[in-house]
Amino acid sequence: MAAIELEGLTKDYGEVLANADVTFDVEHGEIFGYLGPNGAGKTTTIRTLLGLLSPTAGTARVLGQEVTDEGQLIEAKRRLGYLPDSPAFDETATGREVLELHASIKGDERSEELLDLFDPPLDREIREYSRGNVQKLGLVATFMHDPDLVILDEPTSGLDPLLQQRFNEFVRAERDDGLTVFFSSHILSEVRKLCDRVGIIRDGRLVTVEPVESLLDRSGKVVRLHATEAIPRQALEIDGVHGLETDATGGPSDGTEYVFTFTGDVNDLLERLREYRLLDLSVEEAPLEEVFMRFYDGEEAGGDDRSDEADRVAAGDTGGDDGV
Ligand SMILES: Nc1ncnc2c1ncn2[C@@H]1O[C@H](COP(=O)(O)OP(=O)(O)OP(=O)(O)O)[C@@H](O)[C@H]1O
Repeated sequence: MAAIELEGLTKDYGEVLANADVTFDVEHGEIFGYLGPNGAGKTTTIRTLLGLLSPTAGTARVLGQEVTDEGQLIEAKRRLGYLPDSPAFDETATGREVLELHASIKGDERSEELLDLFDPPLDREIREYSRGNVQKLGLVATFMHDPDLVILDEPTSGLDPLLQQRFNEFVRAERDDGLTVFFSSHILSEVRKLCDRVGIIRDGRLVTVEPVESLLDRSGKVVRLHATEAIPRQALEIDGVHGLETDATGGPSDGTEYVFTFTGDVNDLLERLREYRLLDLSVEEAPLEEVFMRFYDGEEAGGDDRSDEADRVAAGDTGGDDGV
């Protein structure tokens, strides 16, 4: 039994199909990132997992409990921590009073160590709290009853870099002790540092679920070529060339620079380029942003063939926007 099990989850708002047949599992003891552009359907899934929305079709189980069954949902929530995107605490209460209320509902096994770590100003009223302080208090409230699973919506927004790092270290250590973490994020460096696997959702549909490492492998390499002469377009008509940009860097002696993402066999590329005089050639790991943008734009999901664009750009129509 996985910690979270979604099967055919569908939420139809009438005009918008916010979740369409979403199926995936989050395993015990993993950190799972749920990513997608604005309006993709992330919050809809999260609110369904918390029993705040009823699915139109499909099922959602949290820690083995059906979220549409009230008794089972209560059972699941005892072992669950949830940090919403903007925690809504009573504005007139102090931080200490907020935590006392949470303790009376869920229990308190860990607030002391969490307060040492995140240190929100407990004696101030929430209305005086900054965004970052609300987030710090929210983290203490989320973890204080020592949950088995946490669902976090943009957990580090508002935290300064030091606290973000402290949060990352804390979450990784908890994962190593068996905690399951499901979080949504737009911060790709955080996703890269923290997640074991990611699920990417677009227009309500899940487009991939896979380990971060395999996403990075597929993201290919960024190739920069600097040639003394223009390279004919046929030479760069190779499987795996994406988003080719050319830049004539000045007079004839300055040559032309070519930049593209390459997901093919580097040996094939080098073979093609053997007959051209290159001033410079560099091959670097592609930034994670690039592969996410391909999913967000639908290229990966639709299996778009980029060779048309390679033709167009290599023919001299650089257009300015590579769309990748
Ligand atoms: N109560 C509602 N009634 C109608 N449409 C809704 C409702 N709630 C959400 N939607 C629509 O469902 C889609 C998915 O919204 P959702 O909030 O789940 O996306 P999201 O991925 O969390 O976005 P963001 O990153 O911007 O928070 C959007 O098109 C949104 O406008």
